[in-house]
Amino acid sequence: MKILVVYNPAAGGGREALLKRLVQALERRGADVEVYRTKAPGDATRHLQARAHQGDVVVAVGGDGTTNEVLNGLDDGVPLGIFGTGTANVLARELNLPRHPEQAAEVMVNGASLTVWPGDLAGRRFMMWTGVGYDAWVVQGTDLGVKRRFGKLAYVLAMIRQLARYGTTDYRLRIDGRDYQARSAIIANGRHYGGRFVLTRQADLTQPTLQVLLFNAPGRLALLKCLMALPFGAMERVDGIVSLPAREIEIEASEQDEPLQADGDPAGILPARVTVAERAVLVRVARDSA
Ligand SMILES: Nc1ncnc2c1ncn2[C@@H]1O[C@H](COP(=O)(O)OP(=O)(O)OP(=O)(O)O)[C@@H](O)[C@H]1O
Repeated sequence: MKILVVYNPAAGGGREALLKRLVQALERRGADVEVYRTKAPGDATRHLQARAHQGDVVVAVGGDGTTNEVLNGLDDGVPLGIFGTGTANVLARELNLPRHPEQAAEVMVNGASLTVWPGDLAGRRFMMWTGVGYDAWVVQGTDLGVKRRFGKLAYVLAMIRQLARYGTTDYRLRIDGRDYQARSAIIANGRHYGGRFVLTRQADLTQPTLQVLLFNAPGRLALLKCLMALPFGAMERVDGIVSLPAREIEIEASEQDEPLQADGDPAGILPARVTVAERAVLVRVARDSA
């Protein structure tokens, strides 16, 4: 079995020792392993697209951003393995993937392939979410130096800083042909968000649908209340939040240059169209979770 490991040395501040243990564990299981170290943002996608052969499994070693870049370069039908060495690794949690290199290698070599439907944001696929407004500002405003040194604390600081901006932009969303307004929106493909928290119980990676959360909380205090409900998995029940399933979403903003985020990284500016991707991908998971 040929396994191509795509390793992001910048994710989670670098995890060389874990990478080495994963490669050894894969080789012990008879895999022929090649490691590609990414050199810059976007490199994982470019490298994969330029290769004639990607092997039997491509493994993303990094965080959600790395997995997103690998997903966008992956050939049809090649299963994706995920080993979370990033800051939050939300997708790895969603799929209940092992954190230990030995168990992770077992999943990649002898696990099952789960069919997952990614989302599509203007021709680029995403696994977990895309978002506008507060959600995108937090991603845009996260200090990469602080993230490298202090991990998730960088997100918390950005969340506090961006609160003041909430309500300054209105978003118009056309969701499966119906018009909505919001002050912020998250389009979820998976259930988790910001680590171990459950954002929505309605999302399901294995179904070709998305779940849209519209935030119409009237002010910053109301937004704060929504955020405080997140660790309890109760955000959808807070006043001012509308949660609805969708397959096609068009988004516009009242202001210019409004950013989007996708899988926790900046992903261009509005307007944008979001759909379910045309093709599913296979993701390696433990036999009992498939
Ligand atoms: N060699 C590199 N140097 C600097 N940045 C890189 C390199 N290779 C990839 N990147 C970028 O690193 C960014 C962060 O990666 P990733 O999201 O995987 O890790 P993380 O932010 O630590 O984790 P998480 O998203 O799970 O919180 C990605 O946007 C990716 O484009």
